[in-house]
Amino acid sequence: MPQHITAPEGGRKITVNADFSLNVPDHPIIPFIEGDGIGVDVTPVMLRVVDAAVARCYGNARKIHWMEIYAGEKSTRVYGPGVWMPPETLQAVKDHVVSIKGPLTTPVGGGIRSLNVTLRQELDLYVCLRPVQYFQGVPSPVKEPHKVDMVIFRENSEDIYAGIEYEAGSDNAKKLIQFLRDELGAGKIRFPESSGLGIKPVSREGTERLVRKAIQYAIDHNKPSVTIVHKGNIMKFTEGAFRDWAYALAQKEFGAEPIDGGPWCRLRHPRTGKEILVKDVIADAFLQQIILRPAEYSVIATLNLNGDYISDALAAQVGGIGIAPGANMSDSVAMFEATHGTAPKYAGKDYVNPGSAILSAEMMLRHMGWTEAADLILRAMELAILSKKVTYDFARLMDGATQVSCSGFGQVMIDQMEIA
Ligand SMILES: NC(=O)C1=CN([C@@H]2O[C@H](COP(=O)(O)OP(=O)(O)OC[C@H]3O[C@@H](n4cnc5c(N)ncnc54)[C@H](OP(=O)(O)O)[C@@H]3O)[C@@H](O)[C@H]2O)C=CC1
Ligand SMILES: O=C(O)CCC(=O)C(=O)O
Ligand SMILES: [Mg+2]
Repeated sequence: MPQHITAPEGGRKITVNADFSLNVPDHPIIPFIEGDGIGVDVTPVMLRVVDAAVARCYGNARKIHWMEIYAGEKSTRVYGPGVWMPPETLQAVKDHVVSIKGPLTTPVGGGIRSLNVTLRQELDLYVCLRPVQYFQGVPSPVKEPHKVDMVIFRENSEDIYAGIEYEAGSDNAKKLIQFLRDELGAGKIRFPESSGLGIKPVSREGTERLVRKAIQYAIDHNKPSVTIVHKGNIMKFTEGAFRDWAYALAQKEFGAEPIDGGPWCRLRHPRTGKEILVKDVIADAFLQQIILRPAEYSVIATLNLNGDYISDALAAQVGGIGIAPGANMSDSVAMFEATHGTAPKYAGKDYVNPGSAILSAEMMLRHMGWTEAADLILRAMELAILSKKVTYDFARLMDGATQVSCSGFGQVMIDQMEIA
């Protein structure tokens, strides 16, 4: 029996076929988590914009039945102190296949571990998919932001996010340091008495399933290249192995052939015969090259921490994390969420850009096959930005802009749907 989740009347669950395709009823139930901080601002605006787009495209024939589920601070208010992630929330995300969430707070240092990471790990949402595209008219710190057109595939289940960490001075840290020194000959821990330790698991299976999705995406969307981003010169057996396993998979499963003896390789698009280049770049060099020569990069496959950094850095080039959407996906379950966090200083002020949450919902609609509604949202976003009625983040950099609130921007988008 659900404790605090109420299934909306008249809605039906989305289901998954054996080949992982979706059966989407015309009246699907979609769970949403409002989110902490600015979640209270952006999530209601996102719901309103999506409802307006769906109504405009399909009339009464289709409607999303939203079902609120809880995590984070709101969960502790609804379920009681200490209940940050109720089991029925995880179950609902799994059972309903497609869902969307607002940002959740993670304290720095002590306190609870990331609830965002918990959701990804508990549901094995191993792909973090973050497309980065430029909307005409958006203020950008770079000269040619329209050249940024990348899709990040961030490994979402491993790496330093596995949460295997030991606090400096704790018994476990002491034990592990002793083991590393005595059993494994690790003599280079500079200050053993005061070191905290973190462990970074990176597996072949985890790498292969992520890279497989990235290459398949390049094929399905006719992209020219897949770039593996890693720090394998320093972390040889985690990030270096990620690179090697990625190239091996491209050759083994997609027939890629080494260029001039490798490691770069090329595969042929199975239908068009066009070349798709598979290459790699060390992460620090990559961060400067995406600013200097963004047109050289298309699909990016990378590890969890690199992907986190790259997401925000690339978002900045096309206007910031106010319009940076994303999804966390397994083969069957997909949970959509903005790239940004809870931006606590703006919480509850109806101030921030709801664009990331709305564009995450656009990705969700496209994933469901509701392409018309997704297209309408994109068009309304473009028109809203061109009308220069924008939230503070764009207004502060845009000549002649009228600053509107978070809900005000949602309304501008809905108004633009009339003429889109
Ligand atoms: N998936 C998730 O749920 C995520 C959660 N978090 C969590 O969020 C909390 C806060 O993290 P923090 O590092 O401050 O990062 P945030 O992404 O929350 O905010 C950083 C800055 O980004 C800008 N920003 C963020 N959202 C928007 C928006 N919608 N519109 C316009 N500008 C925006 C603001 O810039 P400015 O000050 O210039 O106006 C803000 O101060 C932490 O607890 C963190 O763990 C972080 C990332 C993802
Ligand atoms: O879990 C968090 O609090 C931060 C996550 C994050 O920054 C991200 O997923 O981009
Ligand atoms: Mg991040």
